[in-house]
Amino acid sequence: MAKAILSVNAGSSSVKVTFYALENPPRAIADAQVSGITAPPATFKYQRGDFQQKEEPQDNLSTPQDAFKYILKRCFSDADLAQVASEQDLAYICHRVVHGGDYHEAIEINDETLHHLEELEDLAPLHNFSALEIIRLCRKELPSVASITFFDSAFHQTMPLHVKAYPINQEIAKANGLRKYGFHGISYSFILRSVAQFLRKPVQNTNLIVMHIGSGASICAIKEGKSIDTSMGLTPLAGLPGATRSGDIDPSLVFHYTNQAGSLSPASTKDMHLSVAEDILNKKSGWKALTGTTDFSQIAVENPPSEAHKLAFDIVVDRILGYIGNYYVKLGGEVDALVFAGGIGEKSALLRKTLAEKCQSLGVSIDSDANDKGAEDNQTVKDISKGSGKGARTLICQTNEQFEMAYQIVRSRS
Ligand SMILES: Nc1ncnc2c1ncn2[C@@H]1O[C@H](COP(=O)(O)OP(=O)(O)O)[C@@H](O)[C@H]1O
Ligand SMILES: CC(=O)OP(=O)(O)O
Ligand SMILES: [Mg+2]
Repeated sequence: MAKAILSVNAGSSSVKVTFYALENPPRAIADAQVSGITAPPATFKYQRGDFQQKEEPQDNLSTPQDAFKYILKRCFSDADLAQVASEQDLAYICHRVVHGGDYHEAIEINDETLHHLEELEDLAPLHNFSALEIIRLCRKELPSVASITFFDSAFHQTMPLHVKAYPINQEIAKANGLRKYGFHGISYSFILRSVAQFLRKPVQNTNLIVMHIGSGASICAIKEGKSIDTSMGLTPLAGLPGATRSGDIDPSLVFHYTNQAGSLSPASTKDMHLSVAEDILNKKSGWKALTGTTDFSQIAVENPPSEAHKLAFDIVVDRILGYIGNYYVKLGGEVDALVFAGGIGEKSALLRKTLAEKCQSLGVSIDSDANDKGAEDNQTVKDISKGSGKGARTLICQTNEQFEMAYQIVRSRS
């Protein structure tokens, strides 16, 4: 009997997978990722128990499909990964799909659902393309394994209509699906459950402001266990700046940036229709455009190497702060915890310290030793608040989107 789940998190520049033994809760048995697909050379990282490997593959891995095929080849041929040696050992493949349109829950891929997802691709050309390429590949190469897709947008279905709706012509909005969807929901779902457990509160009584700050960054207001607002919108471009994304700008800026804005970008393909404006705001903006680096650890430093680095840091802090204030008010000041997650939220003590200092008026105060140390490798939630007084706790939560998908599968079977 097949015993493993393969969880796939495909991004525009990386493909990350984890294999889990089909147990309750799922147990990770191996992790593999290819990063740098769009900025060669690509790197391959592999971890199985204590064994770790990192190398630059000889193969030319320039698409998510190439990367995924390479990962499978490497994992299936690892003699010490006996649980997953072939297709027969896999029970399910979970795929993170960023934009799920009106889908409210995970779905199994068949001809009809795949077709529907392909129609959504136009709404999210940058974000769904890699995942769909891998789903198509799995159907071809691993046809006996069920592919289940999990949507980043599904968590935010609970946002009220006046939060979801944009103030534009509603007939056009409805016909074209133009509304706020919100993303990073697989991560928010993991964080909500983990933090509620940590606080010993039922999920449905838990109120949080959660920041998922990575190379894509968003923030979410959770009231009584439900998303009531989030910073990303129709696409993941809205809201906070990211490594290469502008985040919110005046929409008119597009028309003044270049007169080519509306035409097809050279990066556009037969399957991925991308305009010059989308390409610039998604891939040529953010802190990369300000400083030249996508690596936020070079920006979040006590003595920034240039004025541009300082500006990038200050902009990120300012935009996050704006949402914290907004969501604190929307939650009526009833906030159980302010939660830092995502690669940057989990690792940058300076970002946490700076934000906490600016949130003192909300009663936020952090312990500098606990903050500097950060979370241990196997510590899902760490409290970095000062004292044990009343008011919002400040927590770090090491989020895990691959685990969340495998967990949902196991839970739905039990
Ligand atoms: N110590 C650190 N301080 C600040 N940023 C960091 C640190 N370590 C990693 N990062 C940043 O985390 C980001 C990646 O976060 P992650 O959530 O993995 O992103 P994504 O899933 O969107 O690719 C990168 O911008 C990286 O530079
Ligand atoms: C939705 C999104 O921006 O995802 P990521 O942070 O993985 O790029
Ligand atoms: Mg991510």
